[in-house]
Amino acid sequence: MQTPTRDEWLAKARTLSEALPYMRRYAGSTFVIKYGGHAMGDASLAELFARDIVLLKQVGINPVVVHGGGPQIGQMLERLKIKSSFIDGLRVTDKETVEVVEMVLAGSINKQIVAAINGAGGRAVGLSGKDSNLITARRLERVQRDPDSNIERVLDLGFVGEPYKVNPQILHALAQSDIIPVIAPVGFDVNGDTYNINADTAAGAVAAAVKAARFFLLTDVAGVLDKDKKLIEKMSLEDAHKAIADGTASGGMIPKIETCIGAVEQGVDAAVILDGRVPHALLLEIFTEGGAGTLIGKA
Ligand SMILES: Nc1ncnc2c1ncn2[C@@H]1O[C@H](COP(=O)(O)OP(=O)(O)O)[C@@H](O)[C@H]1O
Ligand SMILES: CC(=O)N[C@@H](CCC(=O)OP(=O)(O)O)C(=O)O
Repeated sequence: MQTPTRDEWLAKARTLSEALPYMRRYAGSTFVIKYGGHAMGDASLAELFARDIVLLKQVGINPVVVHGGGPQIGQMLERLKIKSSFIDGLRVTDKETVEVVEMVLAGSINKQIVAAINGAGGRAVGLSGKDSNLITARRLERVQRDPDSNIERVLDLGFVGEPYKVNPQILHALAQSDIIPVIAPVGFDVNGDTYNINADTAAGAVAAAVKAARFFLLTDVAGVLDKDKKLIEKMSLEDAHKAIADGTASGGMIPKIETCIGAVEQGVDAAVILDGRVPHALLLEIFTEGGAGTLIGKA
């Protein structure tokens, strides 16, 4: 490695020094971080993400990671020759599929993230919504209106769930320790059925239940972009509703923004959509003045 120049040293020192007020402000707070399947694709980025999470815990913040794994579920289903389809961005999930979903999310992916955090010097523990009754789910009802006849019909997505009750007791207990929870978005109901929950939705429900100071959604774009593809740095709840209504946000960004709105309405201080492909995106957002993604908050 080349010896840094004096200016480079000073720039590093300035960045560290700039972080101090943020460290003080957030010490003791809980941050919920949704780590998406696309964002975890690259091994070196996954390592940096794990280091960032360990750093947060080290400076007194309580990170709670909720992960996805859509692309990885897709690959496993393909290997097993099980066909899969989506309605409104949600995977239609029959009995056979939900078994694979649980295996991939609560099994391999969850343990990969736990191992990466532990490898970076942290102490992570993997949970699914089933552990400690964390996420009770119910079957998600999706209603679609036929534009021609205007008739509504209920779509059957199978074992796709929506969080019905989140019991944050285990998260509060872990916040008092040096352990970092890593949660797979799998829920259960009183009949013992297992549900596949969209990871953004699960993370939003967890963020609301713990009244997180910040809720981060790591995705594969810089944040919410305006019609000229420029990053919108800050949005009020009203702006966020407008971005959906006027078509600025489309596709996968709609449920993301809706999740952020819901989380803020339920007591999360602010939600941030940011680019998980940028190394240390989380640290930049949390500890620097400019931030990195789109912040959605009340004001
Ligand atoms: N206004 C917008 N700003 C940014 N991304 C948008 C916007 N409207 C639609 N999108 C799309 O939303 C996608 C993010 O949603 P999604 O693919 O579901 O993310 P993830 O897989 O991380 O959950 C972006 O890659 C982009 O294609
Ligand atoms: C119901 C539903 O669609 N569940 C998702 C759960 C994983 C997920 O949401 O992962 P990402 O965040 O990586 O997209 C799925 O089966 O793909």
